[in-house]
Amino acid sequence: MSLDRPLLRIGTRGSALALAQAEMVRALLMAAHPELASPDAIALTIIRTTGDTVTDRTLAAIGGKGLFTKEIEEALVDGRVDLAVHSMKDVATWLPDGLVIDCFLEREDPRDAFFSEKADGLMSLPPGAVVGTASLRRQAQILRARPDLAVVPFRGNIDTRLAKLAAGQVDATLLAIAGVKRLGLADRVTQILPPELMLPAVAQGAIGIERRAADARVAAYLAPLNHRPTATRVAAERALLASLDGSCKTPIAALAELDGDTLTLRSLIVRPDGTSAHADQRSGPATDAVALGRTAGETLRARAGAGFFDLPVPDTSAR
Ligand SMILES: NCc1[nH]cc(CCC(=O)O)c1CC(=O)O
Repeated sequence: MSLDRPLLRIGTRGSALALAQAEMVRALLMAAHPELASPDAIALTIIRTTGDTVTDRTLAAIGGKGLFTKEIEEALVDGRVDLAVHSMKDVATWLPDGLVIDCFLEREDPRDAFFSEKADGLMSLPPGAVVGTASLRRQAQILRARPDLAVVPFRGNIDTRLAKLAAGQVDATLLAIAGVKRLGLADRVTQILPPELMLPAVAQGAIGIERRAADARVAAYLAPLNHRPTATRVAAERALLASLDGSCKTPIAALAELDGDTLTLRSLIVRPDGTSAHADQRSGPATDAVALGRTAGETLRARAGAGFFDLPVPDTSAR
């Protein structure tokens, strides 16, 4: 049977990683719902975002958060697509009115990975080596551990960055292991960085599905896909982000982990040059995920003091 038009339209960026993630969601929806199992029931609509278009400037120079999601969210609000698949790391702190994300796929490994042909790990790079990254969070933590290294701007999709590394433009780079795995490139990883050395970005490795809040039909399709432990961990980390956002232009890192019903949240704010940092770790019941994140944010803010946040910071949008 062939359908006149698709039952669901998924909005996605056109990068290899975004398409792989959208295909994952399509496959899960087809498996969960017999009426979606025909090949033309779910359409992918590729949407170009500002973050994809502008590659020659830092993300902050273009104008802040949500650069990889804005145009897709506009398509959702306008009804041109029914759901949007996002790397939660790229989703702005506050969603536009009328949209929600309440469906999360099981989280991939949230850690960052180190890539280099010059050393077998970040700590063994030769003095003065050049590390490419556009992420202030990574820059700050690299310089905290290795103040002798040089960090230079480095943009592009995962494959572009690995090609630039292979061509010798930099001595090393860092990428989220989740994206690398989803592209089948895990064998290229030199070292997985432990969270003690490199705390990940908020929600790194988690995929969230955004929809119109009032769309009960789409909500029903998505309900069986939600992975609750991931939702809990992302809720804690994003509550921390919400509690610090606005005041905090410095890089933020966080990782929530579940042990049974106990949620432990590690969080960190660091000056971009790595010279000062404030860390927090706290645990509580998983049911209090949002409160845990908010309290962690308030604690970090109080510990850092006003001066910490007043410093001008070039770029926080690449997490
Ligand atoms: N900022 C781009 C981005 N958004 C999500 C991922 C990785 C996949 C994920 O976190 O789920 C990446 C690439 C990277 O930081 O290496």
